[in-house]
Amino acid sequence: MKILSAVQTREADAATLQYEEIDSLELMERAAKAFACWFENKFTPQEPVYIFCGPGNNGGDGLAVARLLSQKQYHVKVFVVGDNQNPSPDHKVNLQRLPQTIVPQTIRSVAELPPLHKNHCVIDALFGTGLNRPVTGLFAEVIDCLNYSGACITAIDMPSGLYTDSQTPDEATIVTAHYTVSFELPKLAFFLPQHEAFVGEWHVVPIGLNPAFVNDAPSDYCSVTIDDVRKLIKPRRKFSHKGLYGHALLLCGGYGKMGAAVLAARACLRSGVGLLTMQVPSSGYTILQTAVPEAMTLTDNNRKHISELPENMDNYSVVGLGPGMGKEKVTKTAIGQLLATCTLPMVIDADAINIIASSDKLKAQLPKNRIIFTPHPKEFERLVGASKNNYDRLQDMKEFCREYSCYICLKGSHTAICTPEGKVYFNTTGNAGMATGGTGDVLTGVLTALVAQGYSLEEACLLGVYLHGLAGDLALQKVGETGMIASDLTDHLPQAFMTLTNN
Ligand SMILES: NC(=O)C1=CN([C@@H]2O[C@H](COP(=O)(O)OP(=O)(O)OC[C@H]3O[C@@H](n4cnc5c(N)ncnc54)[C@H](O)[C@@H]3O)[C@@H](O)[C@H]2O)[C@@H](O)CC1
Ligand SMILES: Nc1ncnc2c1ncn2[C@@H]1O[C@H](COP(=O)(O)OP(=O)(O)O)[C@@H](O)[C@H]1O
Ligand SMILES: [K+]
Repeated sequence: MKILSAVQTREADAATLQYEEIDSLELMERAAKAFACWFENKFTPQEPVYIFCGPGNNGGDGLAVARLLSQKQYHVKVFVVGDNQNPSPDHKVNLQRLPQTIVPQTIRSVAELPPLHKNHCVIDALFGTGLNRPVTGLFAEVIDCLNYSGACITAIDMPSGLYTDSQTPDEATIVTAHYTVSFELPKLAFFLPQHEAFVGEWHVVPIGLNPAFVNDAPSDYCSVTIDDVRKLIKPRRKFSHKGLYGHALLLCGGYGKMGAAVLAARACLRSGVGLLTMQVPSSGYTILQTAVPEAMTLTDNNRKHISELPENMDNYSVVGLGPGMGKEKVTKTAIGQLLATCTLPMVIDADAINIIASSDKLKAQLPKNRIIFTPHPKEFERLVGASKNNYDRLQDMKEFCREYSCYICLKGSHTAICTPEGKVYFNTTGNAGMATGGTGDVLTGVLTALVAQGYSLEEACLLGVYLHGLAGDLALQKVGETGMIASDLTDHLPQAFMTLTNN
């Protein structure tokens, strides 16, 4: 699903009006209906609903929602904040359309606010995508009161005060919504970790924006939906054999961290790879052979650390490396040799990232169009450098991927996948139960298996990250968040694949 900027959203509105030959009021009515429909499914008409409206079309939406909800027996109170001398035309019309039972109250100072407490249901319709400066003054005071009240806040389109697609200035006041119901497409701000407290749980409701316009609108940002990844799945052929599904090589594990190799290996096998060979330090031999009998195990001459590459690298279709590897000098030398000589695609994680990040010489050796990096934010910072904020981090990621012609999966709540062309896809599966040691090792195994099976690097990133999060979501239903461990993800990978293939 494409992510458009605030400016593009306005253009999409205009294109829709023109194409469908409707006026803006009708589009606002659609938006209000879509919101009200979501709201009715979420909240019953028992508690009064307090709707706070701003001067623009977001406020107009709030007024139209007030009318629609009152028709559904909700007890609605409307507050128009500010002097409202310059309301948008559609705001004005919807103010006039309020039924007589709703008398809007103008709020010119916080002293005029109604008492609010935590059982109240608040709809935030102060500002949406039209916000063009930080919220200060009366609006900021009102927002502070709403936030402080503890009432359950649902924001229309955007939590008021939050910029849609750029860094919100520090001095701004922002609504801390429990829910944000956005129109047609998610906003870039929803995917960034620092906005969790403002956006809350977000949902997107369709309002029928012109699909051709949305399709053609240039944007570097997308969110990944189940339909996007479903169509990537390659069915297995009846007369197939293991030789058709690739031979993966995993260079993982170190003394005291052999578990990382086990986690990556099991996940790789559960993701459909034809054959798997592990190269581990010799002290890991028995561990691997016992814990993962399906994998072949080669031992490094070094007892504790990976220090060399296996012979006949041509036997393999992909190399996955990093989990549990450590940062020993011998390992760095082996990675240097790998980058200099190996012609295979590579999935590079954990300490392998740290090793490469620490050496300009290794960075200069990175082969083009053959690497997926899977850093968490700290590893990302080591590899790419520190960024001023999370918007700049997206730009820095795009530049790095362009410069090195590589893919990055920047791991997090919404893992961001960046391509060498500078396109960024945000994943939509996964949960906080996955914030536990070893889940990244599982991802390395999944991605390595998919590349082995002939998925392009881009397909592997999109599909693998989605499946990994989906396995986490399926595990959540069985074990909950707190008790989840990395192996639970691997246990649920088969079900995750089945969810995508419907069998
Ligand atoms: N395609 C869509 O997404 C649609 C969006 N609609 C709604 O329209 C909204 C956008 O409406 P508008 O463009 O009128 O913008 P907003 O209603 O978000 O705000 C614009 C108004 O607020 C003022 N303003 C901006 N920043 C301010 C600040 N910091 N302090 C005080 N005043 C400030 C502006 O001068 C203007 O009067 C969307 O968020 C959505 O709710 C729907 O009505 C129709 C379809
Ligand atoms: N709050 C969260 N919501 C969704 N996914 C998460 C969350 N926290 C972590 N994850 C996922 O879990 C994995 C953690 O990887 P990583 O930090 O490398 O862990 P480790 O190195 O211990 O294996 C990543 O794929 C990340 O996207
Ligand atoms: K809002």
